[in-house]
Amino acid sequence: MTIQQPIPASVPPDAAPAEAPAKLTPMMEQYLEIKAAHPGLMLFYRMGDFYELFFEDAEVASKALGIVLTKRGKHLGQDIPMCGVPVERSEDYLHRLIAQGIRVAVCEQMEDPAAARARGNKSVVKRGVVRVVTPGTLTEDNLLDARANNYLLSIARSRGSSGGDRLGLAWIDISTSDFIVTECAFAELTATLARINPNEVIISDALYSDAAFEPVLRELAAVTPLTRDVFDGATAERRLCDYFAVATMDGLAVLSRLEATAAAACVTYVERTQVGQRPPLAPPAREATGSTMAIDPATRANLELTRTLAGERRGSLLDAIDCTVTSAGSRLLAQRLAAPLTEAAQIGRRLDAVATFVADGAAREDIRSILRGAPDMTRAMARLSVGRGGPRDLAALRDGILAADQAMARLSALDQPPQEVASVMTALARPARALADEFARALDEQLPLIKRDGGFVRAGYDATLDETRNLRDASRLVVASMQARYADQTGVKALKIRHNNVLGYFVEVTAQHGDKLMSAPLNATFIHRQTLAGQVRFTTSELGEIEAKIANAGERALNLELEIFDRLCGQALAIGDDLRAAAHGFAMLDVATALAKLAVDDNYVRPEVDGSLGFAIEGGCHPVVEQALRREGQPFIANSCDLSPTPGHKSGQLWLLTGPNMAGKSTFLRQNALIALLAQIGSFVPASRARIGIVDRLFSRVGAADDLARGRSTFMVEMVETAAILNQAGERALVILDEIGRGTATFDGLSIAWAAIEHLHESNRCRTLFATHYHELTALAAKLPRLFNATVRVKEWQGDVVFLHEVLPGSADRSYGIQVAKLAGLPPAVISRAKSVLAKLEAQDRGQSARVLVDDLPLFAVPSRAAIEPTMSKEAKELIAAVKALHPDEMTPREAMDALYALKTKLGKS
Ligand SMILES: Nc1ncnc2c1ncn2[C@@H]1O[C@H](COP(=O)(O)OP(=O)(O)OP(=O)(O)O)[C@@H](O)[C@H]1O
Repeated sequence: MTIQQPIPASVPPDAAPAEAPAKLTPMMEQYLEIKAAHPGLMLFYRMGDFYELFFEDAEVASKALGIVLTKRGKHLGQDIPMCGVPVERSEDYLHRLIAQGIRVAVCEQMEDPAAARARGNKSVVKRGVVRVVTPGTLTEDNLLDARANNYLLSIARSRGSSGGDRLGLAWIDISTSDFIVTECAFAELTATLARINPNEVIISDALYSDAAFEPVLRELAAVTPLTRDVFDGATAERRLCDYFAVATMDGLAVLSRLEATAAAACVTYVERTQVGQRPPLAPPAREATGSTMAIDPATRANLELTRTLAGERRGSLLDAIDCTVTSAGSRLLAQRLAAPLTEAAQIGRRLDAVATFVADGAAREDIRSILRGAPDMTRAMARLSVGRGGPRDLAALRDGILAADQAMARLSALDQPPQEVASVMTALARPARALADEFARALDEQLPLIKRDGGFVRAGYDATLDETRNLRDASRLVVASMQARYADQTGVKALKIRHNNVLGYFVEVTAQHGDKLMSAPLNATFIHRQTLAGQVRFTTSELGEIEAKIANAGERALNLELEIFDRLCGQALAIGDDLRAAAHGFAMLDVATALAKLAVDDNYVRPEVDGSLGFAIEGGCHPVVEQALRREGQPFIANSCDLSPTPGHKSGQLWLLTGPNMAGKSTFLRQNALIALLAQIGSFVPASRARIGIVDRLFSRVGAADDLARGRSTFMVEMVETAAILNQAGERALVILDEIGRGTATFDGLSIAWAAIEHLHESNRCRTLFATHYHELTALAAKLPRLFNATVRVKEWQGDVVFLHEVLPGSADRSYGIQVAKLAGLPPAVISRAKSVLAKLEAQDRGQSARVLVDDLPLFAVPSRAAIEPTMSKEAKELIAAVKALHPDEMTPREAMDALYALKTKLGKS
């Protein structure tokens, strides 16, 4: 976690430096004043073509960026450390600083240096912070990952009267305008944050220092505590109204007070970091709770949904299924994967769209090639709206609208577009075509990145601009002809007319010809200005006049172009909602066609998703492992799995999977979880048939890793995750558990696994896959009617083991651990010693004792949930309610004492 310093609401009155201003240069005085007004931020202080950094900022930046640390002047008798970054490469440097959790205030020159000079020698150029760059408030392409959303998230809390706090969450992506709010309980916070995966979280100072939040915040990339006013519920509605320029939020969104508080914190922070700019945001939309599959952070990590356990995108599920051709499509696919749906009809609509493009290969490929040429309109719009856009962003909108036209034409040829495709067509039709025509007329073929470079408006678009440009270019020709004339006149062939910022236009000759021009008669025309080592420089009055004309014409042309840019930008922003809707339409189309391509290439099938508790996968494959094996020319062995309720039972089954090491147990467990997940994001699945009753929560406990940073051993991590499953999984959950209990002594592990199976079967009653090396557990099938034993088949051949990766009914009797160890290259002496130890241990026959245990232990020792609730007297319940109603943080010591006595008295009575 990166901890950020609070940004104060305003400059504190005592922020000015304590030193006597007399000792400071005017520039340093200005620097320190601006720096003091932005505590906790690194200050990029613009000086000409560089951003300069001073004092500690310079020291930190030079280390973080590997740039040279120098000195500039003195402050209180000490050298001032300094370093600088060139403005044109500043985005690279910002990127690296942000990645290291450093937030930067960018301070620009707010006037032309000439204007400052005109005020007098000692005047400093006016400067001001125009923006604070933080991880959650980026818009620049270079700073953003094109394939991922960049969310800023705020958390607001309201204290529940009975101790159950509620949390309001709001998250925005200013590079795409998304704005979403929700409420959750504290217990759900970690899972919700894992799903949204924000790049920066803002919270109040109070929550930041609340011990209960500490473990949650520690997991986050960047946390910025802010002053209390940002989270003030009383002013939230007003701040939102101000942002959206409306009198009331009622017409835009219906928010609870808590959601509004969180949403207002987001917009306030955006205004502060963008220094008054208001990037357009969609009105806050409430995320429907319960409409997405709950997946806790451990499960997300274990199943390697968007990143592998090693933190790479490569090798993750997202990487394996992402065939999108646009960045916006890739972002949408990642969003969908993070939040699979739980409503069969909605899933069906997505599947219909995919099915359309599975069936119609020509339409799929045509659409994909149109999309390949479609630019990222959403992010172009976001940059334009905060004044950070360039000519290429305008071109992106032009090309986007043209691509929308092509896509519309192709989609209209579809026989019967399903509902999702029809809604894409409506979105693509929204932006006015006139805008694209206007932009096509206005913009040149080759466009500069930055508008101030000019030269992006097409010749013939604006008569005044053409005229000014002609004047500028003609003047340049005049200079060339003057050079020829002067060369003739002086007889110096090598005479050149050059330009620099100090002298403007000047005549330059080599030193040997210098005297000639300085003597009569030439000195009447050529006025000596400068003698360098090898050259002598002159001006002429004629050059001075031309200089003024050229400079004026060039500047006028640029200003005209900038005016045109602003006008075009205004036109685009006026239809911003339509452009954003079309951009979203593209993303939806990209995802549908990409999933169709995946289905066709990898032979996926449309899953049947319904409201039952069924789960029947025929010929299922692991989407990632299958692709990896295919690359190596190896086949993946498809396997079936049926957890559907058997006749006479309401709940789904629990499969107990045994089998040797390396047989493919973990792969089988994960593939079934991933198939359910893919089905519920509306994708086809790697199977020959799949029927899935909606899964509302997915749990996995697979693999094991120490979490030493949190002071948890491997076994502790395993138990914490198992506890979460046993406490939370309901009938509609899908649970996969891999080798529970292996991290401790054999009998402890076996006993925990035993009890966990009984609990899952009797209390949770959820569909479960449970892999284990404790073969003794298979005996439980005799007593637990919905427990089914399955095993992964291997063949023994000449004392070695051959893996067949086939899952079949039955149980394994051996783990072949020693054979696998031999394959891994353990020394032969160790292998043979292990074999003899194993033979001795097997003679003691642990399995036999387990069977005896099944017979001896009372069946269904798991108490039902109702039985766990202790039966309490009325007085005890009252006492508990009284304690719950106390808020020790808000009490004075005296009030706390009084409350304690009151409780004692109550206790005495009961
Ligand atoms: N169905 C399959 N078809 C082909 N290869 C497979 C299949 N399942 C697994 N494999 C291969 O076998 C290897 C081991 O699989 P996996 O890790 O799932 O085994 P395991 O039984 O969980 O082993 P252990 O008990 O040692 O953890 C995988 O890396 C994969 O390459």
